Amino acid sequence: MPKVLISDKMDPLAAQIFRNRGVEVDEITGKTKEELIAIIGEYDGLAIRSATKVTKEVLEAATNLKVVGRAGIGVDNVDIPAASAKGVVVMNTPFGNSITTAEHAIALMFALARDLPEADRSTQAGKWEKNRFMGVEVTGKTLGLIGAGNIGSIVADRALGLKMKVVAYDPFLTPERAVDMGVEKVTLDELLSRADFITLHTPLTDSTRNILSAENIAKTKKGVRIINCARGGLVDEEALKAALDSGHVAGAALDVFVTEPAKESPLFGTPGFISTPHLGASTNEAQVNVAIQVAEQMADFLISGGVTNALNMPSLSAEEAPKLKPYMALAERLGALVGQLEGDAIKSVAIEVEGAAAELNQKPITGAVLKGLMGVYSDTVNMVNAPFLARERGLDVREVRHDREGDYHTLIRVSVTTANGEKSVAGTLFANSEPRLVEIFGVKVEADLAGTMLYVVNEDAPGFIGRLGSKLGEAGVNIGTFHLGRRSAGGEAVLLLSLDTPAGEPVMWDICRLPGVKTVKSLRF
Ligand SMILES: NC(=O)C1=CN([C@@H]2O[C@H](COP(=O)(O)OP(=O)(O)OC[C@H]3O[C@@H](n4cnc5c(N)ncnc54)[C@H](O)[C@@H]3O)[C@@H](O)[C@H]2O)C=CC1
Ligand SMILES: O=C(O)C(=O)COP(=O)(O)O
Repeated sequence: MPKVLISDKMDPLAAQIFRNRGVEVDEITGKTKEELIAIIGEYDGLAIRSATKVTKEVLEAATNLKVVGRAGIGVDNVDIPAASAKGVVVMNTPFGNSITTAEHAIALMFALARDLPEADRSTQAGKWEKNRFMGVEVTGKTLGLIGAGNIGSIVADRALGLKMKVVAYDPFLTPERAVDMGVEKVTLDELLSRADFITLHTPLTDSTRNILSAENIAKTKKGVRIINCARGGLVDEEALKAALDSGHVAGAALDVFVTEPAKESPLFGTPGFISTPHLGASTNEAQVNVAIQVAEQMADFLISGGVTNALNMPSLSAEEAPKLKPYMALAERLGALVGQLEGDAIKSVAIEVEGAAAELNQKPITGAVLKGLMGVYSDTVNMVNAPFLARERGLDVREVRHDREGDYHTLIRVSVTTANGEKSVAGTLFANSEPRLVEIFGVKVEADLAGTMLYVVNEDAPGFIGRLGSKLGEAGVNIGTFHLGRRSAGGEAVLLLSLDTPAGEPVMWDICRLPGVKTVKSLRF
């Protein structure tokens, strides 16, 4: 039975779903890094929110871990490259809390417009300072949206409903999508100079870190109000403090901080500053959504291999998975074949699909080829770390999908380039389910790639097959299947034999010494 650790506070539905799906679950929240490292080895899955930091060290100790599920959106608390290298899938729930977070940004915008927290404090202190609090209307004002993805677009929709004008800076926002959203796509500088309110909705990456730097804050309109419900680190906190103190920025509301929990900050107590403790996703509705989603996704993966919302491997829906299974088996064997034959010489790989295979999701097929290929170097390769390992080796990977009708109802071709040029192997499925090699390095050979095999290239001449069979027979090695192909009569012939037991070194040497032999290689599938 797979075992999952829920290490951050989550709606009880998550644990209930795991149990209902036959997954054992422990809920242990608030652990230190050291405490987490001490127990993580027991678990196949780790369900988190933003508090648990899934660092390289934690992953190194996670010897059984297969999946990290983030009940939420941002995964900057997970070392994804380290997880990928270890073959651990990282999933999130990309939509479950977006409405809630957008609503929090709008709530903070109103709180800034009318200085609500301070007005509340003053009133409850019995001061009744009616003349002290003079706010601004949002109607007719310009909202500058930095990041126009899921949350940003909901914020835009709500802001348009409030009769605001919305300008958006997002390098990945298409002009068509901007029109659909009813926003004006602008450059960052234009946004900074035009916005009365600025709200941030990007992930924290190298391109967004400090996007509101001192320099950029200086380019904003005097009296601007800034809201950050995305991630600490998008706004330079020191620079924001200075701009609030100087009065250039009229107000700022941060839900997120560079260091969390933010127990202290130079911003605390600054007039015009409002803060909430990373509450963006904290509503009953959002927490139910993300808890259900993360538990269902993780249980699917641990029980049936279904992959949804993974950040480091292609998705594979429950409907697609059985359809793709035989294609992935074929792809993995072709990858393993070419990897064993060409190994270190490979510089790039092209994976071509045609016929029925071209109608499927190609990413899992590519992942399976790379798994087979990289399996030559490591016993712990899986679909998650194979692309990562391929990249580490500097392999260039290309995918090609052909519309054409070929000789086979379905075909996967794996071509590799080496210093000696391009070589390829191709395979099909018999009866829609049985992987079969149909071509190896330009020679047509039909073979089932399974178990222990022997690959021999020799000069096509009478008597060779007999001599090879005798050598194996003398060594007590039984031939299971025998597949032969040749480039041309009297030219080069290719033999692929499945063996009941591996041929030992002495017999391999004997075969190498047979007249006309060019290549001999033992293969394992
Ligand atoms: N405060 C909270 O509790 C919550 C915070 N979040 C944060 O909100 C962020 C956004 O979430 P979603 O909208 O769902 O993500 P998303 O992926 O749908 O949208 C992010 C947008 O940022 C844009 N972007 C990327 N780099 C950019 C750059 N350099 N400049 C401008 N735009 C850039 C992307 O093109 C994309 O459109 C998350 O990454 C997460 O960190 C999410 C949920 C709750
Ligand atoms: O989903 C996100 O990205 C969030 O920031 C929400 O964080 P939380 O789950 O509330 O710790």
